[in-house]
Amino acid sequence: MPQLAIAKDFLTRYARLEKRLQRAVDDALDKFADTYYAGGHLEKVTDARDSRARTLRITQGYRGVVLAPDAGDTYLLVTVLPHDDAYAYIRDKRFSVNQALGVLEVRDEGRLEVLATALAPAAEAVESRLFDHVPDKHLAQLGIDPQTRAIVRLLPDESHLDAISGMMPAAQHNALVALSSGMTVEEAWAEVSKDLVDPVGPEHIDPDDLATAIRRTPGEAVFVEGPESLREMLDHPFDVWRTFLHPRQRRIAYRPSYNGPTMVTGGAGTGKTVTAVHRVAHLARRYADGPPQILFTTFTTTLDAALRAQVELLIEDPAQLARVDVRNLDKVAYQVLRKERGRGPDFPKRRELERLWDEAGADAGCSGAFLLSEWEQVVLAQNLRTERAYLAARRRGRGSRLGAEQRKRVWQAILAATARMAAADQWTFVQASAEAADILERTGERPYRHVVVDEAQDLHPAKWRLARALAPEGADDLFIAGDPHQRIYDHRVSLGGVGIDVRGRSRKLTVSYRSTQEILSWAVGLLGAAPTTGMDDLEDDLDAYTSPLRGRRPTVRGHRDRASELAALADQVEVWLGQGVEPGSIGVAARTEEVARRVREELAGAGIATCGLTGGEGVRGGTMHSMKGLEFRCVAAVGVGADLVPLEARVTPAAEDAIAHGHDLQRERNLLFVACTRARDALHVSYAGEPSPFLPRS
Ligand SMILES: Nc1ncnc2c1ncn2[C@@H]1O[C@H](COP(=O)(O)OP(=O)(O)OP(=O)(O)O)[C@@H](O)[C@H]1O
Repeated sequence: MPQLAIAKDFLTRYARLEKRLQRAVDDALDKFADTYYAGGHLEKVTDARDSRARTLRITQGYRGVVLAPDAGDTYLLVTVLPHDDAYAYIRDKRFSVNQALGVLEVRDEGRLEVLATALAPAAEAVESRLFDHVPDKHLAQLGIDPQTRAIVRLLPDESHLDAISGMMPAAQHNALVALSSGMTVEEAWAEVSKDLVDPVGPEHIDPDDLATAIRRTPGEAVFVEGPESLREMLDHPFDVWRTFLHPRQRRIAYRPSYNGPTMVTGGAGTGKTVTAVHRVAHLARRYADGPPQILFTTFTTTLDAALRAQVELLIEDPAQLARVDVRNLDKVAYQVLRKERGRGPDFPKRRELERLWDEAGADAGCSGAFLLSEWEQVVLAQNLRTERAYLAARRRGRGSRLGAEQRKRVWQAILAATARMAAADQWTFVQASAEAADILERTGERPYRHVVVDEAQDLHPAKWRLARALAPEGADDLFIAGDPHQRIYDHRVSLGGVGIDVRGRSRKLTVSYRSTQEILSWAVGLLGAAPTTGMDDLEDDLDAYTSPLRGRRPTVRGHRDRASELAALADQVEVWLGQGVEPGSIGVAARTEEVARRVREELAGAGIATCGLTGGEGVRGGTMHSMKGLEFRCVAAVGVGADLVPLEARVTPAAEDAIAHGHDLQRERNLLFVACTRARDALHVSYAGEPSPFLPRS
C-alpha cells in the first residue's frame, strides 16, 4: 500500500500562501494523490543533493518538494516554496535517519560544507575547541554522524555552535547543546531521548527506512490516511496543532490515565491550551452516550468561545462532542444554584453593590469597595465562617493593616451587607462559586467525571473549591493548565490549600510555538528577577523556555508626549498593513481603558478601522488584561511609560504593606509580559515621557 506523509513545514507554509496558490497546491495534490504510487507527477532534479528529493509542479512560479523513496512506496510532502527556493532547497538539503534516535532528520549540507571550509582557519587559531573532551564514541552514542562530527570537531566555542543550529539536524544539535552545557553523555542522552515516541536501540535503526523514521517523528511529519484526511488538514491549515503535537504534548494529553489531579505548566505560547484541548478529546473518547461527563473551563467568558471552537475542531464525532461542556465556572455556579433553589441568582453591577456596601461600611469607617473586596479576597478566599476565624486570619496582600477592634467592626459590616444582599437575592460571582461548592459538598452530588481547567493561575480560591467539588476524587478528576508567570489578578492560589494534590503529576512544556525567540527573550526580561511560586507551592522558572521561530527584535520607542506616541503608532500600524498583515492579526494593548480608547480614536482618525480585541472588523485594540489567551501576528503595547506601568492606583504603597507592594509590582510586570507574548512575529513597544522601570535598559 502506498503511504503518504505530510511534514509540518509543508502545512505551515501552505497556510501562509495566497488563496490562489493554495488552490493550485490542492489541484496538484489531487492529481498526485490519484497516482502517487506511480510517482507520475514528480520531477527528478539532476543536481539534487539527495537523490530521493523530487519537485511537484504547483504553478509556473511554485514547487512542492517531495521525498520519494528509492524503493518502496512512502512519499513525504516536505515543503512548498517559490520555484527558485524549491530548487535551492533540493540542491542543498539531505535527509537521513538519526542513527541513535531513529528519527527523520534534514540538514543543509550545502551551507554546512561552506561553513566547514570557513571554520577551518578559526579552528586552527585556537588552542582548544568546544568538544575536544568528548570522544567520538560518545558523539556516536548521541546520534552525531561522521559528517556532522567533522564540523563539530572544528567548533571553537558555543557561539559557533549556536550559529549552525538552523543548518544541522535538530536532534543532533540538541545533543551537542546538552554536551556543551556540561552534561555527561548519559545526561545528554536522557535529554535528547526524552521526547522519543518509542525508545529504540541502534540495532533496530535502518538508515533507509524513511517510513519508520517518520513514525518516530510525529511532531514534524505524520502519515495521512488518504486523500480525505489530507484534504481535511489542508482545509484548516492554521490549526497545525491538531496534527503536529510535540511528543511531550502528546504524551501528556494522551496518557491513558492519571491517578489524580494533573497539572501542566509552561511559559506563554508553549501549547498548554492545545494540550488541554487534546486531553479533553482523549477523555471524550471514553463516552458514547449519557450526560456530559467532561467540563472544560476557564476563568472568563471571552475565552470560552475560543476554547469551544478548538474543541469542536478536534472532536469530530458528535456523540463524543456532546459529552463535553465548555463553560466558565461562573456559569457552572449559576447552574448549581438554579438547580438547588429553583431559580438562578441575580448578579447586579459592581457599582450597584458597592453602594449597598458603602452604607453597611459607614459604621466601620470603610468604603464599600474596600469592604466588598475584603469579603471576597479574605473571607470567601479562605472560606472563613466565624468572627473568630476572621480575627485570626492572615490578610496577605490586603494593604492597610487592621487592628482587632477594627476587624470586629469590619466583620459586623460584612455580616450586615451580606444579610442585605441575601434579602434582595443579590450575588457576586465569587460568592456564587463559594455557595455552589458548599452545595455540592453537602449533597455529595458530582455533576462531572472530569474537569479540565485552562488559565488556572487566575482562578479565585472559591472557584477552585467549586472545580474540586464538581468531579469525584479519583483517576483523571482534574487536569489543570496554567502559568504562574502570567498571574494578572490577585489570586495566589496554593492548590494544596484547596485540597488538590498534584505532587508527582506535574508536567512542564518549554517550547513556545507562538512568539519568536527574539520576542520571547525580550519579554522574559520584563518579569524581573524575583522568584515565582507555582500553584503547587514550588518555585517555577522559565529557564528552558525557548522558541524554534526566529524574527526581528522588538522595537521600543520613547516619545515626547502621548499625541506623538499615538501618531507614531498609527504609522507603525500602516507599515504592518502595508506588509500585508490582516487588520485582525494586529493587536494594540494599553494598561488603561482610557489609553485604549485614545488608541482607537487615533487609528480611526488615520483612516484605520478598529474593533475590540475579540471580534469585529479591523485592527484590534483593548486593555492588557483583555489580551489574555489571545494571539496576534503583530502587537503594539502602548503607554508603557513610568506614568502607567506599573499603574500606581493598583499598587499597595510599600510603607503600608511591603509584601503586598512586592506582589502588586510583580502582577504589573506579569501583565506587561502577557500583553507582549501575544505577538507571533512583531512586537512594538512605546511610551511617552519616561520609560516604565520594567523595560530593559537599552
Ligand atoms: N505542537 C505544536 N505545533 C505547532 N503549533 C503549536 C503547537 N502547540 C501549540 N501550537 C500553537 O502555539 C500557539 C500557542 O498555543 P497555546 O495557546 O496552546 O499556548 P499556551 O501555552 O496556552 O499559551 P498562553 O499561556 O500564552 O495562553 C497557538 O497558536 C497554537 O496553535
